[in-house]
Amino acid sequence: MSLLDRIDSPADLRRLTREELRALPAEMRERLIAVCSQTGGHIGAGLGVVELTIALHAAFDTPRDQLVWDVGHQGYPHKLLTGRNTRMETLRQESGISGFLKRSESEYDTFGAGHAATSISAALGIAAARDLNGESFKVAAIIGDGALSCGLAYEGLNNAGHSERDVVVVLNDNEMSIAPNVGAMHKYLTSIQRNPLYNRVRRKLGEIADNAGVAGTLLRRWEESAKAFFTPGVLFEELGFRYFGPIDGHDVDLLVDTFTAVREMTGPRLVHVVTQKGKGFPAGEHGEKWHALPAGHDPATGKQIAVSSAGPTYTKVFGRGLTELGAIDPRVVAITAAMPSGTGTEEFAKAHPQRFFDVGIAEGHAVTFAAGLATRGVRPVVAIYSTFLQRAYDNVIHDVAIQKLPVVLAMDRAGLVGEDGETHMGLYDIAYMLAVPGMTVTAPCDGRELLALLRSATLHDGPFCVRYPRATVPDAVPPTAQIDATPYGTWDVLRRGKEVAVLAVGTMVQPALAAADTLASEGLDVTVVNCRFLKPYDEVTLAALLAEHRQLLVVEEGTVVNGFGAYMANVVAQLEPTVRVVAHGVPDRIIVAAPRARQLARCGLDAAGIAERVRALHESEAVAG
Ligand SMILES: Cc1ncc(C[n+]2csc(CCOP(=O)(O)OP(=O)(O)O)c2C)c(N)n1
Ligand SMILES: CC(=O)[C@@H](O)[C@H](O)COP(=O)(O)O
Ligand SMILES: [Mg+2]
Repeated sequence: MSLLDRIDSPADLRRLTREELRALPAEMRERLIAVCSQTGGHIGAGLGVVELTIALHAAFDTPRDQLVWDVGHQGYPHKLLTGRNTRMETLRQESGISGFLKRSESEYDTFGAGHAATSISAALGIAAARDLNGESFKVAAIIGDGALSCGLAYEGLNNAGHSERDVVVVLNDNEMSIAPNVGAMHKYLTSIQRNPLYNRVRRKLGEIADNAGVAGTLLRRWEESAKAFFTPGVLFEELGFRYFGPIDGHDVDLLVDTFTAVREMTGPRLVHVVTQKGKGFPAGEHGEKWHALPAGHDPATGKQIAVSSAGPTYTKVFGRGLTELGAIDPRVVAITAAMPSGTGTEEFAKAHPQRFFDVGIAEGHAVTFAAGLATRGVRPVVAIYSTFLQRAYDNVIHDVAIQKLPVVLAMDRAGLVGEDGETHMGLYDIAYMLAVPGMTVTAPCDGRELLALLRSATLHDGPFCVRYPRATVPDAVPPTAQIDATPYGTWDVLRRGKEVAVLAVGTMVQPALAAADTLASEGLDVTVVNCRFLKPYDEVTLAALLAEHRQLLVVEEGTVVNGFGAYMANVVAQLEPTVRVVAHGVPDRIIVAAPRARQLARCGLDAAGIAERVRALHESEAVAG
């Protein structure tokens, strides 16, 4: 029986000998690499924290002690040790175990996440509740160096350091975000890693003081002030943390001993652990390459086995189009919040390095930084996933919209996102953007229209957002120079019928047309409109539709609550109250991991679901009429 098979819970792990603990990482890596080659997922981060995870569960009394993992994408080894080893094949699958950590999945998952930098705040909250309740246990937040580029992390550190509460922060420093990490803090951490002198001097001072009797007291005082010069983590010390490190994050003995000692202490302390992202991946330890891999890849090379024949993704089309636009219009700059590959902006970075900004995992800052640029005639395009832009909502309103600044928000992964599940759903941007005064809200129906809207966006004198999905484009896309801007505020009537009019948004245009074909074969003639501008809407086209139809079905890949359907219902109620408007979007519930196509079908957002909804609407009107 393998060591891993003997571990049902961390209590079993704590019964292993040191020798066995040292042998365990190899088994865990082998298992993770095999599982992920089938399921896909965030392999790199987990491979980097195998020893760290073993040591934390060995030294802390989990689940009584609370481990709060940041983001949760590095949580696969934690799953292996906390009773989920036999279910790993279901990772990221529908009804399987999550690709992140979830309170509902395990008592060892103390705080769910998916977005970066929540761990310190959450851990401090847990520690404060413990103290209020008079309980006794330890709390540790495990946060990556990339997540330390988030403002939220500093809010947590600031509060924790001042609180003097018993809380541990483990900084997992692999010098990587998804891409290589950026920023001044990254530079600082790297300088600590590269300067072992810091550590040696401090250790020596401590030893001298310990052996020097009364004189030692003076030496200790001197040590305190010298610390400012010699302590590697002086910044953290000044914030109120006792700093330990940097320590080798792949040395099981050192990690277990350090955490065992640190656990016994009190007050805020920070352990700086240096790890290698992707450690042990057979094709080499290249952090970014193995951040996440698709399902069905070769475990030896990381390459996808069955290569899809589908067209390029919207992301790819956007990246290429933005790069071409950058060549046409020198005012255009691109901004990413730590996701150059995910947003496709890496292509722009190569072509126009002076006009490319990776600001770290700092979505709020990215938007306000863009607003600053826009005050000086620059045309910033901020490319952020819809879900992560939620972090920047105040910046969108306060810094961009109120000042009517021409900032373009390119919202990738808008809609249902598949296997990443509930934390990454881009379902709220239509609702939250429609609520912003002066914001132009758009959604393309294909790749060509994405680039046409991008052109409109950079020509428009005010805030402008464009949302597009985690999907491939339906047709080939010509170069940007051959694509005209979409006329501002217009819709496109794609099919004319007498009965229901379907107002389709973005990704819903193709299935609405397919539904119209099916319905036509049943003798039901519907109109299909591509509502590429959600706000402002096309007043002329809407007036014509209201003159010819008694029922409008608004179809959108976003929450049905306060979405475009609700918006249109309100508009039509003012203009023509006798016309019925029905909103058809994602229902008001949490959508969990599954393939995107299945999520769409479950929500009735495929051709069959749309046809069904049109039939029901038509029949209800026939009964009423
Ligand atoms: C608010 C937010 N923005 C962006 C992301 C996308 N994202 C996921 S992991 C990651 C990098 C995190 O780096 P780090 O914290 O160092 O963890 P590592 O992957 O290196 O272990 C990013 C940018 C996110 N999860 N949350
Ligand atoms: C962990 C995280 O937040 C990202 O890695 C995210 O999972 C990327 O999603 P995509 O796969 O859609 O780029
Ligand atoms: Mg990192």
